[in-house]
Order: sequence, then C-alpha cells, then structure tokens
Amino acid sequence: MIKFGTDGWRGIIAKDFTFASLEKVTLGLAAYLQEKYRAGAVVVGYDCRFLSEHFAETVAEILLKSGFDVYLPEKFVPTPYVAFAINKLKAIGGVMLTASHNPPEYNGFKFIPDYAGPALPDITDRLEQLINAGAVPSLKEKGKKLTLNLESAYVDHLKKLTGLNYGQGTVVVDPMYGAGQGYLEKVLTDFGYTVSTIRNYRDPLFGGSMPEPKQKELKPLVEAIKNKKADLGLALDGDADRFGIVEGERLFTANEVLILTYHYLIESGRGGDVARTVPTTHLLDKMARANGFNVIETPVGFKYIGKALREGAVLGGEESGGLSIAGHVPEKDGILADLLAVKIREFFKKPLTEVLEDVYTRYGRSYTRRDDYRTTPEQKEEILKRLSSLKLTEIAGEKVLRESRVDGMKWELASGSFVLVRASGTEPVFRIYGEAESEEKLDLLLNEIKMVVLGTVL
Ligand SMILES: O=P(O)(O)OC[C@H]1O[C@H](O)[C@H](O)[C@@H](O)[C@@H]1O
Repeated sequence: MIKFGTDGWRGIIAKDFTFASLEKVTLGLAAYLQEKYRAGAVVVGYDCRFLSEHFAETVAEILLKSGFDVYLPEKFVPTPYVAFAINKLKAIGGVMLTASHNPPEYNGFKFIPDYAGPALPDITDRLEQLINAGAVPSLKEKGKKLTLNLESAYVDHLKKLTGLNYGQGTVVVDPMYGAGQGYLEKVLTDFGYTVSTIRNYRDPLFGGSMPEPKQKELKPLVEAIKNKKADLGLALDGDADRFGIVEGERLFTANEVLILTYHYLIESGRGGDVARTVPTTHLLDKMARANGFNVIETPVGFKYIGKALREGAVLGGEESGGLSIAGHVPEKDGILADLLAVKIREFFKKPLTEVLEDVYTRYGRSYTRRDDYRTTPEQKEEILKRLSSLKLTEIAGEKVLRESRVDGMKWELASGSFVLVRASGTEPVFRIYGEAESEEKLDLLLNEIKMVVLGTVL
C-alpha cells in the first residue's frame, strides 16, 4: 500500500523504496498524467542519495514509454530548481527523487504538478488510488529525452528576485553534502562576497548525521564561521528546500527568519498578505495587522502555503523551515531564504540579530518552541481519542479564547499566546507547539498541555 505523507511518498531503500515499488508508483503517475493531459513534458530531478540517479532513470523510462517528453539533469539538483524548471518549461509536472532531510537509508518520490508547488491532497489522493489499484498507462510512441540545463536561468532569477547588490563580507556555505551544492556560492561570489564552503561533495551517508539544518547538525558550520571570522553561515537541507541561517553561534529559527523576511518585505515596499501554517508564529499576524495586510492560516504542509502564494500572498512559510515569496515558484526554497538573509543584512545595514531586536521593539517580543514526543501506533490512537473529546477553558491559569481544529488541536489564549498539539504526518511523533511573551510562560503552557494530553499515555 503506497501512501503519500505530508510531502510525498518516502521509504527505506531496499525495504519499501525498491525499483519494483518505484515502477508501480510511476506507472500510476503516468496513468494519472494520461488522464489529465494528451501530451507534454515532465521534469525528473533527483538528490544526492544512494541510487537516486538510477531511480530517476527508472521513472524517466516509464514516462517516456507513456508518450511524455522527459527533462533529466546530468547531476543531482535541488527540489526548488525542479519546481522552477516546471514553471519555465511549461511542463505538465515533475518528479523529484528525494527523502529531503530524512536519515540516509531513506529515499522518496515527490510529485510536483504543473503549478510548480507541492501536490495538494486531491491530486495525491487520486494518485494513491491509481497506484494501489495497479493502474498502468497505455503504451504510446516514445517521448523525447531531453537534458535539463537551467542552472544559470535559476541563478539569474534568484539574483533578480532577491535584488542583491555588490556587497562585502565573508560567508560560509554549508550544503550538508546535499543537492544544493554550488548555487549560493555562485550568486554570492558573483556579488563580491568572500565565500568558503564546507561539506560540499556528495556523501550519501551525510557524514554520519542527517542533512537537517538543526543546531546539533550545524556544529561544523558554527566552527567554520569562527575559524573564518565570517559574518554569516548559510546551510541547506538534503534537497535544498529548507534553510539554516547562523550568525556567530546563533541559529535563527524558521519563525525568526519568517519575521525578518516579512519585516524586510514591508520596509522595502513589497508588503502584502502573509500565509502561515497553524503552528507558525503569530507575530506575523501582528505585523500584518499593523500594516493593513491579511493573514492566511493553513494546516501544516507547504502544499497549502503554495496555494496561498498562488492566490496572492507576498510571503508564505512554516515553522518547520519552509519559505517562498511572490515572484518565485510556490515551493519552499532554502537557497532563496538564505540569499534573502544576505539581502536583509544589506538592506538594514546591520546584523540579523539587531534587525530582529528592532522588530521586537516595534511589534512586541515573542518566544516559540516545539517539543516532539515519539509514540507507538497504539499510543497515537489513544492520544487522538483523548484529543477529540478534550475541552479546556483555561491553560496555565489563562482563559482559552478560541479553540481550533484546522490541524490537530489549537488553543488561543487571552494574552495572544497559543498552544497546539498534532500528530506529525512524516514521523511517528506528536508535536506540541507554543508561543508566548516570555520563556517562563511558554514553559508553563507546553508542560501543562503535555500533562493533559500525553500525560498518562506516554
Ligand atoms: O509536522 P509534519 O507533518 O511531520 O510535517 C513537517 C514538514 O514535513 C515536510 O517537510 C513538509 O514539506 C512540510 O510542509 C511540513 O511542515
């Protein structure tokens, strides 16, 4: 049984993710594409993982035999680049072979439709149906196999979109052995920055860790920043759709990066509506309201943010590390987010830490946190049952103003704080998220919800 999770189908290589299961998935996709289009081109990209290029060949071969033209790159590419290529080539869609930031033993299959953002559930539901029913496409005259070669176009587009200028400074780039190698280096050296790079070769084992830009995994970047006396460190996850931005030893959370980006867009005259997922910081709401803009709240998943971006939001993002802006593809792009961080420093002429302080002074300070708790399938069932009947009027002594079930269960409190519990769609964990005006308060909120919801089960 194939299931598309929060972001595509993923599995352990050789156990679930095999050539045979990939063929089955691709046959279903080809049948889906034949249902929707008479002809067209499909972009097939792949990351640096074990066998990724061979998996991509398998996908390409089936699509070609189903009568579609296929664009295939000569080496690994970032996920946002595939989205960019779909847009540029007016392709009918794309496939990205990647397991993003998962451990090395995983690989994955992500379908990106013609609108160049993550597939929405109506599409993945139909795909699952076709795949699990063993659908096969009709054999057609073989399509054309073409080389995907839009790196320069993508780089030029990012240069224009970010509006970077010639600047000075030292930057360390850390693609974490992933598919984003070369892009940041190219843009920044072209603009006169001194760039040094670490972990910039293919290692399907990711140096024994995970290609995820988190504090623990970014120790080598922090070390390199110190050694090079660099102003900034810029990291990417395994397929470069997520970012890691570091000044000194400080890694900015995705919430902070979203706040900084929104502030920059507003102050540079590019303000507008903002889209965020339910657990993402409400400071964005305060900023939007203060400037006469709207907030679009969505369930977790960049597919929903992508939709809001297509409908006119100027910024869309999520606390898990996704960001894109108007004028770009509605897919999260870590390379774009990293370059925007450089632009923000350039624009405000100060370090990001100081820009963030200015934002807090203007709109109010807030602290966010997410705690993850591993559960067994039985525990998950029990917690979900408990959540469905839970009614809280007060949390940590504060009145609940609003309760919402857009995704999981969210309680918004009188002071503007919130707590949210939901089951992850990508890992066997429950996530408890919160935001409050002080760290002490945040602690109280998260602990109380942990006790009430997970307490006796875990
Ligand atoms: O909290 P989860 O359901 O595990 O999802 C966490 C994240 O997973 C993937 O990376 C998706 O692309 C994101 O859109 C999502 O936010």
